[in-house]
Amino acid sequence: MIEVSLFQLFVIFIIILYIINRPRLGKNEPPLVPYTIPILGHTYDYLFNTKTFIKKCKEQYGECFSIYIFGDVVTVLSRDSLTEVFRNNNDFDMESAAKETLPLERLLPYSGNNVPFHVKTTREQVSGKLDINIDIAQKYLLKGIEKLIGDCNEPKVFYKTWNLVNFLIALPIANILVGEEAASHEDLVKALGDLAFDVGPLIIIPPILFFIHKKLHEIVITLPLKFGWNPVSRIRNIVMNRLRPVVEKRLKERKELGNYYKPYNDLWEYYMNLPNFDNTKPNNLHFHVDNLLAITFASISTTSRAAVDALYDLAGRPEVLNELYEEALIIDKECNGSITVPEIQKMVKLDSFVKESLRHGDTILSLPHYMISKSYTFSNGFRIPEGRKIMLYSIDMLKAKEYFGDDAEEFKPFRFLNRNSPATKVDRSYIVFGGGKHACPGRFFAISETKLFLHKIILKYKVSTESGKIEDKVFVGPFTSPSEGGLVFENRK
Ligand code: HEM
Repeated sequence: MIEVSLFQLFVIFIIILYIINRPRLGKNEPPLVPYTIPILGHTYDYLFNTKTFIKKCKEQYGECFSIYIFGDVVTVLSRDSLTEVFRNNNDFDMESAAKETLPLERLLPYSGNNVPFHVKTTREQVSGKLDINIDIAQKYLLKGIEKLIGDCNEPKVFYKTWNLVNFLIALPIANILVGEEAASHEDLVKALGDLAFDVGPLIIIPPILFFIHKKLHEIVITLPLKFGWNPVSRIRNIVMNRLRPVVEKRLKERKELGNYYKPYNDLWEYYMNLPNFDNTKPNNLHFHVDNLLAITFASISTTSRAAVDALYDLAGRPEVLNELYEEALIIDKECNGSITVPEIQKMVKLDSFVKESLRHGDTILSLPHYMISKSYTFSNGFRIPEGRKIMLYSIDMLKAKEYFGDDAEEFKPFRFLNRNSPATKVDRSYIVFGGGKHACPGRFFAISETKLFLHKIILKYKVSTESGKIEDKVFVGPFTSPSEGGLVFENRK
């Protein structure tokens, strides 16, 4: 009888894996960057040397090339071919690629992730009601800043400032989403603010199991859910507890006041008006709360990231801070400290600064999509087959000399001043909000809140980096995270 050792079994397994996963390229495909280690391919360089590796690939192979990572061929697109992804949304699908690493519909099982619904509510209720929402944002940003940063007669140093800024940004958003009564509870605001931080780490877990099978990673990261552990459960419970009495109160008011009922101005009121809102039905409240959590996920950490990056960018550049302080003072005087949408539009230097800060977000590869048509041929002649994953070489586009000039690599705070190029304007090169039909519908609110936040901070404090230098972002594979260095706040007066 032949005995087979564990080692032999392992070797057989590796050989099978090699044969199954061996990249097979069709005709006219973008070039596959050669690699030396079978199975592993470019995975190591992709994880630990992303910036230099991808840059070199582009220099050698052009704007459209493929790499072999986690047992799969992934096509990296830049410049013109990148733009084609936004223009051809019937051929490229982001949702299917995003849920491989962040299965939101499993984390929010009561509602799934109904993107068209969130796009509509963001357009109509968040960005579409900017006047009302900016009023709310102003009130709660001031409260939050007073409470969390407060009096800095003696300079105060904050570390890992993203957490602080995230709570400050979450406070107005919570008020806009669930109204003042529910958002007066700190545990609810904190829970909404925590959501992306609690589930976000799933995105950066390297999908090692992709080497064996694509589905395996999703099965393993969602395994705890099957045993009842869901990072969202804690958050959902807090939100449900705070919203239940609000629902009862509003339903009672509606009954008693009839036509005299004055609707609240929050997204929850909108949900309560939907024909499918019926809190007497089992899990109906869960359904609407999961919808609320989906929009929370899209809105808070993204906006706080923009705000904290801009704050670090500002703190490292005292001369820019002074110039923005002058602009802020003039606007503040004109409106007596009560900012409305027209004043936010007048903050043109700040707008350019925020846009430049977003341009320097430095994410290397972003927005993975699957190509879902039979095949797709780019204008440059390269063809990719159905099921091919693509990634956008975003840092390359955002630092392209063709679009941003010879000094594209530099941080020029007032680069966009007098150029009719506000921070919300999506075009072929400024892709921080994506592009085409799916471009972020929340950007009008996000930019306004970020500007308002910075405006209030600039008026109140001198902010500097503890190191006295411009702080660099932290690279995590193809992603970045804000610096964790100390930020010093000191009262202006
Ligand atoms: C600075 C803050 C933000 C950034 C950088 C950002 C970025 C993005 C990006 C890159 C996309 C994908 C676009 C594409 O597929 O082409 C997106 C989509 C989306 N964002 Fe934002 N976002 C921000 C704030 C917000 C806010 C505040 C909301 C809601 C209140 C929001 C709601 C959405 C929704 C609903 C989508 C899905 C759009 C679709 O698939 O059609 N975002 N965002």
